[in-house]
Amino acid sequence: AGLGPKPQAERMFALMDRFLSNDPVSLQKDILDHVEYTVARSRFSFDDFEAYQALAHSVRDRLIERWHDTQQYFKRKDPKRLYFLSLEFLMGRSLSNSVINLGIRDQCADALSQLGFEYEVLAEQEGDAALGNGGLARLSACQMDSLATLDYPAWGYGLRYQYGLFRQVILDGFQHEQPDYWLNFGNPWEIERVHVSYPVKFYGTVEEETLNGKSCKVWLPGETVEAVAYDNPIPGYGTRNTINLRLWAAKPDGQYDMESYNTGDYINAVVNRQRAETISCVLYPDDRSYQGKELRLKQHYFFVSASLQDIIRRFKDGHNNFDDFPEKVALQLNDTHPSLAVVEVMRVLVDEEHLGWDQAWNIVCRIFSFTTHTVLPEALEKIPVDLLGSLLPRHLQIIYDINFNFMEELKKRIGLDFNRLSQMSIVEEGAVKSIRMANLSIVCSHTVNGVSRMHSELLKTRVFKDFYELWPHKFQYKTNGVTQRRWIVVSNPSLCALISKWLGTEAWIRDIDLLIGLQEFAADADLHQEWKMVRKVNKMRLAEYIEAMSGVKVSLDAMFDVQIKRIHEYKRQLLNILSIIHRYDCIKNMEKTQRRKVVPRVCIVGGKAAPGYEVAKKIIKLCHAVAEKINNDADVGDLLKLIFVPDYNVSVAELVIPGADLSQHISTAGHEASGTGCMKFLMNGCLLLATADGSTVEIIEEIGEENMFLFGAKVHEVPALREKSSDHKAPLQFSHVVRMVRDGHFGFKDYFKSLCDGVEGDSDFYLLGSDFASYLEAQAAADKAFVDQEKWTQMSILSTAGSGRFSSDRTIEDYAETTWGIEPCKCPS
Ligand SMILES: [N-]=[N+]=N[C@]1([C@H](N)O)O[C@H](CO)[C@@H](O)[C@H](O)[C@H]1O
Repeated sequence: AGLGPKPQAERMFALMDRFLSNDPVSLQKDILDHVEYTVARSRFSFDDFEAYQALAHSVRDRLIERWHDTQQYFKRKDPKRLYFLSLEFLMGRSLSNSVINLGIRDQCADALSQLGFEYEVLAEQEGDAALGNGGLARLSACQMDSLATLDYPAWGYGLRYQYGLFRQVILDGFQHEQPDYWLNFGNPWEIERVHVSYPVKFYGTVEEETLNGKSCKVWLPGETVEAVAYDNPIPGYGTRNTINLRLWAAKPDGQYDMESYNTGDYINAVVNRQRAETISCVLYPDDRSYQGKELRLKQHYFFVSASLQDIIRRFKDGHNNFDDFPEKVALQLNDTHPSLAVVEVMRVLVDEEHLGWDQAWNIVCRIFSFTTHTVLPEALEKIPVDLLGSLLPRHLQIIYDINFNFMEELKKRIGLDFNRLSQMSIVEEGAVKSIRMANLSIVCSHTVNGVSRMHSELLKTRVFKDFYELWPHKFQYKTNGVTQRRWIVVSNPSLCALISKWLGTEAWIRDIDLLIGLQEFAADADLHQEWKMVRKVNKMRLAEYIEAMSGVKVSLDAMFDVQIKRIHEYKRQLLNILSIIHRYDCIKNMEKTQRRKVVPRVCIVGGKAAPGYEVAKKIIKLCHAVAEKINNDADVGDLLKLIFVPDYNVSVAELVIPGADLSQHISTAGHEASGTGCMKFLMNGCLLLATADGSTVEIIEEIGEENMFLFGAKVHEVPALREKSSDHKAPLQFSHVVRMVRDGHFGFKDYFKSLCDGVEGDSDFYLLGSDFASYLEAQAAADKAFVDQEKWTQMSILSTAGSGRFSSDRTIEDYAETTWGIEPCKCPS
């Protein structure tokens, strides 16, 4: 297509001044214009929310300019592009991240204050885009920010759920789920692309046909749904590059069934059509995996099919030889949720583009890379063949063909070792014949990686041992990272300013390794003074939030001890609560005099439990029951408080993390693939109390265990401890606190019985009993360290100084260089 601007383009450019200006007066004008013409409120009377909407649209206009220029530049340069396929993106709020990455936060604040509005107040008006469950989903969002900031030609593809992750409402200490209709008041950060839509097929049959003498398969679908694109511009920091997150929404396809209309069966016809929209209606709220739900499988294929149609259309708009496809396209599978993409590319290349099988297979194996986020074999996704066969009949055929060829190749390599052959097969025989999506992804991908070094070792030695022995070259690791733009600059502006002051530059925001420069000031008294002041300000903000949310007044002199993440047995929130009961019991049994030496603690716990996860829900209730007891016990007073922060999400994390003194990452070793919350706390100078699991192993290497509080069994010790857990006697303190719960000290005796049963004797699968003693020692070490605030502040500064490795910028550069083979493509500013 002619790349030159069409003739009327010159006139267009003449008409509009090149770019929107970012001075406060121009911003004011744009904001008032949007109040009048977009929000349609009189510019003389509008409230905070309407002002937020007008501001959001004004910022969006500036994103769109940069988005257009970036996409035009990519089109002109035609670089190799990365397509990041993920069913979940936990974006949170967009306003502050956008104005900071555009470098116009202060101008916006000035423009608003002259209109009588306060920036911070308007920023609070925005709801979270919670299109994901936990770490995997937030990682996708952090990686999009780094891809944009590092000028990589990349696109994110996902689903535009109408309902995001459920709202957690706590009633009498119990979690209740409320639908998150986040689009209620529209979404200024997305652009509906009515002209970008694709038909997605389901069900039906596969016919054999002959084309130019060659037989080929034709899929005759039983149902077709329309996928419509919604674009979300993702601005880079300190660059003009603004990349795209394209989310698909399901709409009824255009075909009207006139027949039913004539028969007056009108309502049914419309209702049937609406059924199509259910596909992208709701996010599945489970951080584990889903077996065998048809709607879930429909979601997987819907976003894969729409994304690949869009990607292939863009490739063909400039290329006509699919052998060039691997030079121009890298496809990243974010866990197995998008893995049907490998089958869909085979189907399109063979059935629609009429390439030979081997040619198509060669292309597939050169374009896909697969990241797994799971350690537990039982959490690996499997799709029942019956379900797949009825929903996607042609895809099942192709999977059988892929597996047949793989088994043939394997037999040549390992002979007729039926045990290994059946272990490695993509098709799992057995009661419910299923497709192993992880095996399919490994067979079809050129690279397979875990999300921390420890995780990858477990993949090589346990989870995918057979595949590693077959294809050691495929296995890499890419330790996760988080973006310092959102997790310092946006959420902790006072720390951001302090770091820039002492480093004498803001360059660390794009080049985080510069943070190491703080090491030389780690013992500097002036920095200590300012550092403590920044932390105090953030603690006050958190304390105000806690009081507003729970009515509990907490002391700023106490250590704010935080554990915020999804509720899981392997993350051991129960271990934390049992240690809080131990601390409470110790204080109660102390002489008054002794109590003076107690280091006061405010224990803050937050996280959602998957709706069907009963044990996790009981842990939330126990937390509230224990809090009820402790927080109202005058003997204890300010020495100990337990707070559960409800509806934990990205915005709550942005408030809690800067105010935390200590954060807990206490999973049973070998269970947390990486963990990314620990990285955010580290960047904000919060000290870590942790087991050596996932990414904490690499954090220890970066900052030294002397700046952390470590405890617990090491990963290689766990299997043996589990073996003899039946005759392993848990420490007295542990049995005592479990007994207190079992005896109803916090009420709900029968309701908590199973929780107690689950941590005693050989039922203690996650080793809470055997880790309890060293856990209490680590807690005592934290208390002791906290008393010496200069020591603590030095450890805090060294934590931030050593956090550079855990930026998602490093993660993305790793992927770009050693997996995707993409180069930066910087749009001229
Ligand atoms: N799904 N999944 N996996 C996780 C998280 N739960 O989302 O992915 C995260 C992102 O890779 C990991 O940090 C975390 O350890 C792992 O459990």
